[in-house]
Amino acid sequence: MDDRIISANLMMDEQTMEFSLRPRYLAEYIGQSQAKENLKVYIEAAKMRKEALDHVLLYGPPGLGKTTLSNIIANELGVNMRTTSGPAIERPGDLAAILTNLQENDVLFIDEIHRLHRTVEEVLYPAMEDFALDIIIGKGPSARSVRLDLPPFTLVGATTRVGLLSSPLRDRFGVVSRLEYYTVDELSYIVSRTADILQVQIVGEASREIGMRSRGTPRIANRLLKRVRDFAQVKGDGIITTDITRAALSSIQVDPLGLDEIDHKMLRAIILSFQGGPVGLDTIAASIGEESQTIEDVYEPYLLQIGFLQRTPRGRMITDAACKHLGLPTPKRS
Ligand SMILES: Nc1ncnc2c1ncn2[C@@H]1O[C@H](COP(=O)(O)OP(=O)(O)OP(=O)(O)O)[C@@H](O)[C@H]1O
Repeated sequence: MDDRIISANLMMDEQTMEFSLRPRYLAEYIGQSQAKENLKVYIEAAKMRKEALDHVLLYGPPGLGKTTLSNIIANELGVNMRTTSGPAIERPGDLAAILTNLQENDVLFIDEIHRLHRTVEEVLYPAMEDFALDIIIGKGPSARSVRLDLPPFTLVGATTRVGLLSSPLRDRFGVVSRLEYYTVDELSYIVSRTADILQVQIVGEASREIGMRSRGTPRIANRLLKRVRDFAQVKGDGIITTDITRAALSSIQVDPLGLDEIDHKMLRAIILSFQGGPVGLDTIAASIGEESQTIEDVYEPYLLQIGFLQRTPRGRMITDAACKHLGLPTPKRS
């Protein structure tokens, strides 16, 4: 058989599986109770008025369920969702093509909305505010602007860096929701739910162990569960027990708090090479060979959340708790 066909099929399977793991309605969406309760009211009200829901901005660290929530919003409203991302829309014309193809009250999901080009962003302002598209026809002195009406729609923007959004764009969202890290209970529940969908048996304590090591993030919880399932299948009888879970997670270097090799490298570098800080993010990144942006978006938020790092005007500083966790003495500060 053709290799390409096999890999295309495998990709389909992964995608279909990812799709089926996603909760489809608010009632199935675990956690984020504040955001969820408010959205429920806004969705209900929009449906009663038969209007498009106001534009929604979702922000927070990666993997917390922004795409999932946007899908749910469209489902609950009973409309279609079109998906794109900030960097994928290169020219104003690309956005115009997407907007003119929307149907009444549809949801347009723009991931990484902080990465929209400025010229594209300007097309979005009248589209969001007046459901209109201003098109320039011609060039030079004879150029003129023509206004096209668009169907009413809901823009759902997602970002990990809300601070990078320009204020005219941010101000045009009627609903702004910050997604929070999940609790261990919520993550354990997500793990059990996913295990059910994947038809694999898992003991309660093992779900909790995975929940504890998932850095507050459902995407990580689902990923760890799939890896542990591999170990259970090959090294055990397919049932995910606590022992198999602990052994598997230690084999893939995920420690009891969910920190991985890169977290460890980063914390050790701050302690051992920079006397505990303060040290700038770029310096840390260079010393461990990672990109500053990855550290800032993916690693640092969780380390700040669990109190292992502090952000000061002069740079990042290690805390006693982090040194204790790594079994290293706290550096003496001069
Ligand atoms: N509240 C939740 N309940 C159950 N499963 C969830 C929940 N939130 C997210 N998930 C699961 O976690 C995975 C990641 O979610 P999703 O892709 O929506 O994250 P995201 O925040 O949009 O990430 P990114 O912004 O990086 O795209 C999905 O597979 C989804 O099934």
